[in-house]
Amino acid sequence: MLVPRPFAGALDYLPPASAGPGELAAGRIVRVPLGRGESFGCIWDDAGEVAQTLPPDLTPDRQEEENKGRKITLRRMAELRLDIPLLPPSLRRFIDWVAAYTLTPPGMVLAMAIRAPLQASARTQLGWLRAEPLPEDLRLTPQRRAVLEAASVQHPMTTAMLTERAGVGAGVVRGLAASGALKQAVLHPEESGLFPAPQPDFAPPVLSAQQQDAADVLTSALKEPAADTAKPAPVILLEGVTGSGKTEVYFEAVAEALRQGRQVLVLLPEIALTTQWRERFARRFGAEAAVWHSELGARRRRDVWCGVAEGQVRVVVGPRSALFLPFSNLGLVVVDEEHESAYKQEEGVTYHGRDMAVVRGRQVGAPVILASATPSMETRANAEHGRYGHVVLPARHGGARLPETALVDMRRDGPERGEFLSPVLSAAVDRALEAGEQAMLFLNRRGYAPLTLCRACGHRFECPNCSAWMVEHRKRGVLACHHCDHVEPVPTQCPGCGAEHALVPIGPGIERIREEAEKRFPQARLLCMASDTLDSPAAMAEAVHKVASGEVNLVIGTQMVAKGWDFPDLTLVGVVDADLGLGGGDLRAAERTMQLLHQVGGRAGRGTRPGRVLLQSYAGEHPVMQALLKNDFNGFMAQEAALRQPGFWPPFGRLAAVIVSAPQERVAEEQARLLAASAPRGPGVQVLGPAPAPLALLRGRWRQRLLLRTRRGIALQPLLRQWLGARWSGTYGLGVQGGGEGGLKIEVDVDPVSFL
Ligand SMILES: Nc1ncnc2c1ncn2[C@@H]1O[C@H](COP(=O)(O)OP(=O)(O)OP(=O)(O)O)[C@@H](O)[C@H]1O
Ligand SMILES: [Zn+2]
Repeated sequence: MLVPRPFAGALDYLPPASAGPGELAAGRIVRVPLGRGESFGCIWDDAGEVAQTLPPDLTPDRQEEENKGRKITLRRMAELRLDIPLLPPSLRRFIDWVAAYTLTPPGMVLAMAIRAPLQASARTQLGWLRAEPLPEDLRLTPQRRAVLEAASVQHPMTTAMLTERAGVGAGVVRGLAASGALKQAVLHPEESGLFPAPQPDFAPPVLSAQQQDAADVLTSALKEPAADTAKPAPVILLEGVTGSGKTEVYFEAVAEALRQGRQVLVLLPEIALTTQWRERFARRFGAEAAVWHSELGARRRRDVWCGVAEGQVRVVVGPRSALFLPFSNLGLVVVDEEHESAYKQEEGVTYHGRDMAVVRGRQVGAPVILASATPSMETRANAEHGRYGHVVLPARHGGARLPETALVDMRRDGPERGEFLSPVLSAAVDRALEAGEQAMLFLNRRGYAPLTLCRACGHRFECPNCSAWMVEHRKRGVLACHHCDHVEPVPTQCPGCGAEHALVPIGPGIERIREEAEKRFPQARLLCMASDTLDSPAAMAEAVHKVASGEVNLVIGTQMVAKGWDFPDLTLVGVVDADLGLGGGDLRAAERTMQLLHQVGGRAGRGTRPGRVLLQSYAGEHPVMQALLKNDFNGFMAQEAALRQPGFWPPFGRLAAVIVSAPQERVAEEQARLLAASAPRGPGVQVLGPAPAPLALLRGRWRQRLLLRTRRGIALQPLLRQWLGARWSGTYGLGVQGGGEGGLKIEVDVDPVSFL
C-alpha cells in the first residue's frame, strides 16, 4: 500500500473485511488508518520494495514494540474506493520511476497523481441548459451572448464548460441563471458531450513539401509495428524556425494516433499558451482537446482524470502535471517548446517535465515528439548522438521571412535620463503603428521598478525574509517580494532617515514601460500582458482575442508574450533590456537568454509583412547578441557546448544540487560543511561547495548549496542515496522536510535548472 507520506516505500495492510473477489487489485484507491488519523492509499505491487513499518512519530506506542523486536500487528484497510478507476500499471511504474530518479518518497509522487479524483466526490453533477424561449426582458451583452451561443437546449453543460467555451467569468453564467435564461439540469457524463471525440480527418491543412516530409517521419514512427519490442519507441526532435508550422506538422502525428485509437498527451510549458493552441486544435480536429491544469474546477479535474483512465478522453493538453494522468492507452506524447525551463518543477517533487515525458513515452512504447525553434542543449546533444531522431523545418510557412534583427547600442544611442525607450526604438514603434501594424515591447520584469532607494540616505528596500529587493507595484501601491509572499505599502517616509518623499524607483519594470509608452505613443491602443495582471485562462483568452482582432496595436509584456503566439499583423518587436537574463552567471544564463530573445523576436513578421526586432543592449559584443544579429542559433549553441564540455557540465555530465537550509545561518553553514566532509569522491565524481546560495535567505531560511557533478556514465542517484542516507537516516526520505536538528532541511534537486 502506497500512502501519501514521505516513507521509503509501501506499507503492509490487511484487506477490508468486505472486499469482494477481484476488488483488491493493484491500483485500487483505498482509505486506510494511518497513525492516529486516516489517509488514502493505493494498492501497490512493486516487488522490489520492502514493506515498511509505520514510522515512530505517527504511532508512538508501536515504536517500542518494534524496538523490542516484537511482531507488529497489521492494520486493516478501511474502505475500497470503487468509484475511482484503477491506477493503470503504466502509471504505477512511472510513479516508481520518477520517485527513484528524483530521490522522492514514492508516496509523495503518488499524491500528485491522485489528488484530482479524491477532491470532488460525486461524479453526477448539475449543469445548465439554455431556456427556450429566452426570457423576454433579458438584457444581452456580448459576453452573455457568447454564453448562450455555447449553451445547448438539450445537453447540459457545467459552469466551467460554459465559461471556458465563451471565454467569460463565472459571474456571467450566474447572472444568466438568475435572469432565467439558463436552467439547471442533471448532467450525465456519458451523454453530456463532456469529451467530444476529435476527428483525425476533420480539416487537414495543405502542407508544404517540407512540412509533409517532416509529418511523414513523425507518422511513420507511429506506424512502426508495436510488436518490435526490442527497439524502444523513438523520441524525435522537431526543430523548426519560428512560424514554420511545427504545430501543424505534429498535429498530423496526433491524427495518426487518433486513427489508431490511441490516446495523445500534448504538453505545453504554461497554461497561458493553451488558449490559441486549443482554438487551432478545434479547427483542425472538429472538437476540443481535454484541457488539464490546476485552475480547473475540482469536478472538471475529476471528470478529466476518470475520462483519461476510462479512455473517453482521447487528447489531453496541459502543463507538466498532465504526465501523471492515468492514461490507459497512450500512443503519443508531444512536448511543445521543449526548451522551456517552465517544464522544471522546482517545489515539492523536483522533476523535469520534458525528461519525464521521454520516460513516460518509453515506458508505454509511445513515440515522443519534442518540438522547438530553439532546442535545449540537452535535446540537441541527444539528437546529435543519434539517441533521438531529428526533423528540421528550415523555413517559415507561406513565404514569410524570419525577422531582421538589429541592435540599439544603449551606450551611444540610449534614451534620456529616467527613460527606457531609445529614440531608435520609439521611432520604429511610431512607424509600425502609422502603417497600421502591431508592435510589441518586451521586458521580462513584472512591476514598476525592481529597486526603491532613498535619495537622502541611500536606504534600499529589502525583503525581511529573503535576500532580494522589494519590487514596486505602483498600480497596487505596494512593494512586493517576488520570492515570498511579503508585501508592504509604499511608504511616504524613508524608514532609514525619515525623509519625506525622497524615495526613487530605480530601473524599469513592465508597468513603468507602460507609463512611458502611454506618454510617448498617445495614439496607441495599448495592452499590458504580465502573469500578475492576466491571472486566469479566461483573462488570457480575452487578451489574445484583443490582439488577434486588432483592437490593440501595442502590446507590452513579460515573458508570457514571448512564447508560441501567432499574431500575423505584428511586425515589430522591441526588447527593452536584452541584457537582463545574462547576469547571475548560472550555467544556462546565456542559453536561456538566447532562447527567450529568439522566441520573442519570432513573434514578428509571421504574416505577409516582414518583421523587425530591435534589441536594446549595453553589451552588443556579447556572443548572445552577436548570434541573434546573425540569426545563428546553431553556431551559438556549438560555442556554448564547447564551453561546457571540458568541465563535464550538462549535457556532458550530470548534476545534482543539494540545498541545506535552516532558520539560523550558523546551523546551515555547519551542516553543509559536515555534509561536504562526507561527500562522495572518486574518478569522475566531484562535489562543489558548499557556498551560500545566490538567494542566501529565502522565506526566512538560510541556504547553502552543494553541487554533485559526475561524468555522463555515472549515475547520480546511488551516490546521493549513500551520501545523504548515511548521515540523514533520521529523516523519512530525501528531498522533503525532515524534522532534523534546528529545523534543518535538506533538499535534493537532480538535474537542476535554477541555481538560485
Ligand atoms: N500548411 C499550412 N497551411 C496553412 N497554414 C499554415 C500551414 N503551416 C503553418 N501555417 C500557419 O502558419 C502559422 C505558424 O505556424 P505554427 O504556429 O505552427 O508555427 P510554429 O513553428 O509552431 O511557430 P513557433 O515556434 O513560433 O511557435 C500559423 O498561423 C499556422 O496556422
Ligand atoms: Zn521575500
